[in-house]
Amino acid sequence: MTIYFYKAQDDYGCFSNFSPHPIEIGGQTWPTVEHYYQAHKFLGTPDEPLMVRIRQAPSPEEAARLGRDRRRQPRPDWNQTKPQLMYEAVKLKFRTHLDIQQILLDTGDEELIENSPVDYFWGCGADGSGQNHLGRILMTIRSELQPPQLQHPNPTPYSNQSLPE
Ligand SMILES: Nc1c(N[C@@H]2O[C@H](COP(=O)(O)O)[C@@H](O)[C@H]2O)[nH]c(=O)[nH]c1=O
Repeated sequence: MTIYFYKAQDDYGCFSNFSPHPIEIGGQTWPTVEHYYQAHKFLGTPDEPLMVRIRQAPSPEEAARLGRDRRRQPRPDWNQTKPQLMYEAVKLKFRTHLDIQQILLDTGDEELIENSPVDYFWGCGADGSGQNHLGRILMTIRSELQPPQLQHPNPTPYSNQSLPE
């Protein structure tokens, strides 16, 4: 059955970028993936000093508010950059925190959907037609975390193998 998530305090809230699972990158700790994502909108722009304020924001809501401030321009390549940046950050989150890694693995091959009523890129949007990139990233990471299959799917039966003379 499809698994929907959105708010960090609700079911499967650990899949939300607002969940309190810090990541460490380049010697710096980011309190949530959301802090990291919002700050990197301004990397290499005149507003780059804002990155520190976003990293130190007391909550992911505040980090998002600062990052979404329309008076500031995200980097010009942001739309091309953001999927890979999000993938790397979410992957690090689930490699760092083994308790939620297990929750992700325990979802098996169920579809994961960020049930955002407003976001048609990262989520499914109000009518379900959104691209659900966050859910897709989580499913990709889940498959990459699977232990490798030890057995070939169609092994040659032992009795049919030619034995040395
Ligand atoms: N979970 C969640 C949200 N969703 C998150 O918002 C981010 C997209 O931000 P932007 O690119 O600035 O529109 C992305 O991390 C997406 O998963 N937004 C919220 O206001 N509250 C929330 O609880």
